[in-house]
Amino acid sequence: MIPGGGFEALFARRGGRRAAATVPDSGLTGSADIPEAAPPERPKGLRSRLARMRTSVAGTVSGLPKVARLTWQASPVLTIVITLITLLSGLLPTVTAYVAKLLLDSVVAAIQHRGSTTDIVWVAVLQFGVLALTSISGAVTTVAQTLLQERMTLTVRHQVMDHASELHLAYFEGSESYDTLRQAAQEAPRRPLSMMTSALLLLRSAITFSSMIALLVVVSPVLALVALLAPIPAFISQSKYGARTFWQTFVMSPIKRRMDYLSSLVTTDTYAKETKLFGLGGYFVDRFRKLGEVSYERQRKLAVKGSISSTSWGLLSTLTGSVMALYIALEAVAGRLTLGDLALYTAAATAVQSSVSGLFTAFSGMYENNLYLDTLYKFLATKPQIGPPTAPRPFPSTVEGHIEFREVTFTYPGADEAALDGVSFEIRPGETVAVVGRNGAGKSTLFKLLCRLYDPTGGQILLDGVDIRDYDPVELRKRISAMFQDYVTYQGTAAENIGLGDLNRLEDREHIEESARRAGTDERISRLPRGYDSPLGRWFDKGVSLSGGEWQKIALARAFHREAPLLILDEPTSALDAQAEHELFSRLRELASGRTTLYISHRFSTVRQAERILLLEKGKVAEYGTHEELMAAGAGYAELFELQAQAYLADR
Ligand SMILES: Nc1ncnc2c1ncn2[C@@H]1O[C@H](COP(=O)(O)OP(=O)(O)OP(=O)(O)O)[C@@H](O)[C@H]1O
Repeated sequence: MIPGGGFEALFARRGGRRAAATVPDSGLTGSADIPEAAPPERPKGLRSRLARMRTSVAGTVSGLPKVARLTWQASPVLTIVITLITLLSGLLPTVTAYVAKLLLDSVVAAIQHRGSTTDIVWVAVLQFGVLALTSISGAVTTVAQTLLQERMTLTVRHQVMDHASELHLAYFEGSESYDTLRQAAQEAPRRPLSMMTSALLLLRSAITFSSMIALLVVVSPVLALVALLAPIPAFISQSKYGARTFWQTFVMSPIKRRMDYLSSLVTTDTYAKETKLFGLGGYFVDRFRKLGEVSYERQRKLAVKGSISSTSWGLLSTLTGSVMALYIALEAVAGRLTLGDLALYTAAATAVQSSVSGLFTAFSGMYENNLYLDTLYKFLATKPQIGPPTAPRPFPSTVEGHIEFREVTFTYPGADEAALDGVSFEIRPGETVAVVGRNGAGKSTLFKLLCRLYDPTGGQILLDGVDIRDYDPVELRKRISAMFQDYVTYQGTAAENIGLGDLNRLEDREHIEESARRAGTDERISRLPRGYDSPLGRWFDKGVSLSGGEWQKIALARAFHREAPLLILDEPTSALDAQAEHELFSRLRELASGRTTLYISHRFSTVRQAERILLLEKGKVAEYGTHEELMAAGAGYAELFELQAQAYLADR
């Protein structure tokens, strides 16, 4: 039993610990020394212990109905089978012990000529039946659990993926939700069954325990009392160290995460180049070793202390048991108890002790699983913040592409400063606008708001005169072709990488090839071993590794594959060579024809080709106009333009 104050309290404690200096401030340079983990001091009186136990039992048990529902959803048949088998296997140890007593009594009766050998045969047959049932129920439980595990993992993973695909972007970008999401995706799928297994173990142990005690009461109430009291010392010690181990797992988890991170820095291909170049391998390995040693030392101390304590208390239980066995043996000699009773007590003492231990293991298992499940339910209960309005406005058959930002202000959740501050500008249908500005000026944020990945904290964004929040965001996004700075490199074929830009045309090879031509990557793809059907990326056998620029062209082709009235490109040529960039921008007029196009670029040679240029400075619109207008104004844009031009011309 965990003598704690419920899992919220544990989380609160954990949070408190993390803030303290128990964890190195930095995973890469901080101290690797972790102060001893010990649960906070709490009143030790019986009443407060009981109160704490009640809270933790209530917290743990409250998680059960949800898990039962989940198990039922995964497979009603398997749920019924596993519950019935558990009930049966809870009773079997008691029946086995009773049959052993019957057998012994019938043997003694036959020796003393009070019974017949036929009775012995019948009891032996009965014993065979019980033992056979025990092994069959064990086998059925194993199969049912394996199948249920598969089904439940699928059910939970499906729910997590389904929910994650609906959630707003801010959820993925927040550091707090990151942990929840990671746990929900990685840990939670196997937790419901663990919880259910623990609950069933609890039920089975409780049945064995109470039926054994009931049986002993019938034979001898004193025996029942002794069997009940004997395991208590071992139980107390187990609960004390069980709680400590559990507590330590939580305190150590940030350290374990750091160790995982250090290990990944050395073993992951993406980091390998830099780790080798800077000669960091030895340093990371050494830090990993130091953290590992501290972590091991803590675990070792706890394991040894826990083992010494539980063994000593356990010996006390064994001693009590042995004294009682002696007493019973003497009672049997005196003829007040039968030999069968003696056998029954011996079996009962073992069964009661192991069922008490089973109760403990089951409860602490449930307690721990409940913490993880709590995270899962918290994740599943998160409501998407960006969704369709109650009555979404239908899109007209043609979207003109008139965009207007009206006093748009936006601050990222948890940020102090606004990323966009009172931004107002207008883009005429079909116009091409380049967005420029220093790093962090708010350019990408502007695009994210236009795609409704975030909603403005103030002001309005209008598309053809309608606030984009009046539309269903899914429908809005169908009208936007976009490529972000951190585009995805899908581990799929070249055709799939492009086709994913428009699911309706996933297999439209003609259009895919046309999009590749527009992005200037068709020639490269045709040179691949299997052309458009060549797998890209290293996850595949015989997958082709592309260069950064080649990947960017594929991502561009994906954006072009969607024939949408709005085209948004965030630094579309950052990885392209000068010629490829020039070719793309000379085609952009044609590509952008009939669409409203916005692109971000830091290269002014490409920026000047836009019809109008929007200069952002610290989240505000600093300048907006044609290249000629902004150059004539001689302000921020002109300065940046001159700066770049001079850099190119300086050495001529
Ligand atoms: N997910 C986020 N959460 C919190 N703040 C963010 C987030 N993304 C960006 N910011 C902050 O918002 C500001 C604007 O970022 P944004 O990415 O829009 O700049 P940018 O103009 O596109 O810069 P760059 O040219 O470097 O790509 C920056 O100060 C950045 O730190």
